[in-house]
Amino acid sequence: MAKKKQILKKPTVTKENKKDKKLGFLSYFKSRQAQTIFGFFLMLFAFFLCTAFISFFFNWQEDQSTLNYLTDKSVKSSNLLGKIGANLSHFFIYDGFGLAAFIIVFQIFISGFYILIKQRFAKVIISWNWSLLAMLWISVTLGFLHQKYALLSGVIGFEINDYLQTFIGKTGLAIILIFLLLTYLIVRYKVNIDAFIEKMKQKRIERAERQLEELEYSAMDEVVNESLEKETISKTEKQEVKKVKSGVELSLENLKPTISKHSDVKTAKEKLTLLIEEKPATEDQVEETVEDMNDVGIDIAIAREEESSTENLSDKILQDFGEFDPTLELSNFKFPTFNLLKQYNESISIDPEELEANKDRIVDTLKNYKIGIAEIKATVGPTITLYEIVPEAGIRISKIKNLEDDIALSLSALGIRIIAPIPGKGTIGIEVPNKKSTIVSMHSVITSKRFQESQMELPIALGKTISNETFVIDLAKMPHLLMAGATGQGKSVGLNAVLTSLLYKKHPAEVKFILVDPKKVELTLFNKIERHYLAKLPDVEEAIITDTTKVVHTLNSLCIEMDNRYDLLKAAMVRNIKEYNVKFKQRKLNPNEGHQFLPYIVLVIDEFADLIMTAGKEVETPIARLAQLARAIGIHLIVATQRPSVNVITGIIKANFPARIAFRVTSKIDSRTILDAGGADQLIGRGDLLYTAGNTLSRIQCAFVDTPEVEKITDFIGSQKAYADAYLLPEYVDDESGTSIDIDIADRDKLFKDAAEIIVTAQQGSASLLQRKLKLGYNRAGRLIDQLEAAGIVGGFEGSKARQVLVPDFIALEQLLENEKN
Ligand SMILES: Nc1ncnc2c1ncn2[C@@H]1O[C@H](COP(=O)(O)OP(=O)(O)OP(=O)(O)O)[C@@H](O)[C@H]1O
Repeated sequence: MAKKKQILKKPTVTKENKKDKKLGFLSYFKSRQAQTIFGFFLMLFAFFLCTAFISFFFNWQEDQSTLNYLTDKSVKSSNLLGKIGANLSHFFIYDGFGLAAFIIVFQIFISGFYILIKQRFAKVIISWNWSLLAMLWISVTLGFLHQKYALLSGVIGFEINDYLQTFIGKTGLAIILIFLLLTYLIVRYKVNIDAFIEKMKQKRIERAERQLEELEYSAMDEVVNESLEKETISKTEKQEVKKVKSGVELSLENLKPTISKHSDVKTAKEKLTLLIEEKPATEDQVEETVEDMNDVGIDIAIAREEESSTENLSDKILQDFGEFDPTLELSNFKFPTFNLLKQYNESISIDPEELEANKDRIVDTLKNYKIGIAEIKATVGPTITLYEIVPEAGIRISKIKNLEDDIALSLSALGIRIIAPIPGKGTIGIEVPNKKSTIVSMHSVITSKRFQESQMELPIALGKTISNETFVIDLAKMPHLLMAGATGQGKSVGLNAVLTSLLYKKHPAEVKFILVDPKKVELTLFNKIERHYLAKLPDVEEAIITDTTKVVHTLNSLCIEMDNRYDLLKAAMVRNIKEYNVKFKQRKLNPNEGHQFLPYIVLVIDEFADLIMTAGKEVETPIARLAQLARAIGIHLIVATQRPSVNVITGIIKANFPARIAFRVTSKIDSRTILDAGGADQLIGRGDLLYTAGNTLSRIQCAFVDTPEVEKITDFIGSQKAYADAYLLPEYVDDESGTSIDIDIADRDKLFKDAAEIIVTAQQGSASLLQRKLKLGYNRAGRLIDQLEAAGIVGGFEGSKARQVLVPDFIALEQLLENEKN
């Protein structure tokens, strides 16, 4: 894991180093020392300006005449900071923003301070932006309020004010100014109207509490007063009754005060409950408890809602800086224009005679085999015409299918394909090539609405269908593409069409290509866009790979990249690259933790057979691994081959490449290998292809893009500003090169010396030579070669080439072996 991380980090380090070197002397200005000096300078300059401004307000009238004599020594200025002070103040206050110009002073001071305390540069910029807005508002408002004192608003405030008043009048301007002020406060200081409402409610509750307390006391007072009053009354009554009837004295005495007391408390209680019940109706978060009326005090418990903060760090960054834009570094990048692509005459010419003749022949041929036709319909495409036949009732479809070759013979046309039945239609299709085929230009498919409006991740405009509709597929969904076709049938043009489609739709930040071209000529044009669109291993000169060893390294490096990306996805808790990038754009992933925007990587191998022949398993294993696992993390493979035989397209590769394109191949077997069905052997070539993504076969005429067109496109892109380097893949350390070095002399094979002599004599370091001469198995010969490498007799592994022999002759070999013994 640690090793992986190191590998992941390496490219960034090299990038930065390179940048630093380029910057050269500029790097001093990045140093802390320079920053400190600059910070102090700004703060003192602010002080200078402040003094000049204040002085200007007292002397501006006198100094006005001296402004034009800046260099004249004889003219003196009354400003405390001389003529420079007077001129600067005149510029900022009189010609500029008036009183609001003091904000500039404050801003310069703050900027200096921010630089001193190492605040982020973005923060400085943001505060300048806000201040400029505030300055404009203040100067316009001062201009509005004090039109006579133009000095307060400056020329800018005065003029804007004057201009706006003629349009919207005084009242309109006043409303606008108030609105702008409110907007500024709400956005800048995040004035929250909810908090304000909350405060108001709080105040109301407190007031109610106070009222309640007062009421309680007054109620109690009433009770006490009334009872006292009544007690006095009862006393007098008692005395009166005493005077009249001494017998009932006691009972009267006991009853009266009790009754009066009881009823009084009840009224007081009623009053209280009424108030308390009213409150929750207006304030539902407030919970109140009323204590027993026997206790004098009342306790009101208020449960307030907890304050919550919905703003987390990522939301804040998002608010301050907006969504992350991966295209920002090349924000001026222009996509290739349509006029770089050639236009052809693409109107399909329908020859009614040809159609009629073909129809007649089909009907006659089928009649010969006793197949009756109920209906026949023709659809004319760019290269072929599809005749849809509805056979008469009772005819078995397999019968027609079996007669495919006979029908083709009778129609005497190359490239007849019979589709029996057409999936989902219940008719039988016979595809017959047109005598005159129409070229489908890249221009027509790229400009088509279907392609332009497609929302696919990696859209590819492959060509046109039989019904002349543009055929657009998504590479991201495939997720890998296998392409086969005999030589000269349009494979390279097909690959170029795929690459061109992506160049027209995807920004350099969104997709990177790894191009493997063992033929060395087909993809060289793409070298020009290396720093825009290509990915490569660090420390490799050419991004386009032509050498087998480098292919092996690149594939293994891509596997490391895949593992790294999976780690990133895991850390981000997302399932695929799309979700990851969305999360990254929303600034929910911290770049300091290794997260970065992940571009799609498309690996294109132009001649796969060649690679498999020379490197075999070394290529097959990483390809199979990538094909199995890479879909979720945005690595897609396009593998093209001339020889679609089973030893090239092995079972494991086939199983992981569900999308296949077959150009014309030479045999039915090849067609079966690539498509799991016949048909590719009956195509007519020149870009005529069959595409399958696992279920149905579609016949497409591939879009034609010529080398000069590709050149123009790559020139167009290549001439624009590019990244500092190609997209760097993680470094791959070849395990094999290290193992043999440690082989002990004592553990050497008995035939070591013989082998060394053979190799030195032949000056050719190959295991097969040893196999032949010493009659050894491959494994033992391989071990011997490793031991020879450890002894310094042959050089390192060089892919398909024989190893270099480092010892020139027998004498040197004897010497070397002697030295070893000592
Ligand atoms: N889509 C197309 N429309 C019209 N003509 C085409 C188309 N594709 C290919 N051709 C013609 O076929 C020729 C050979 O095409 P291409 O170079 O792509 O073949 P290839 O299969 O890559 O051959 P090789 O494997 O030898 O490189 C082109 O020069 C062109 O004239």
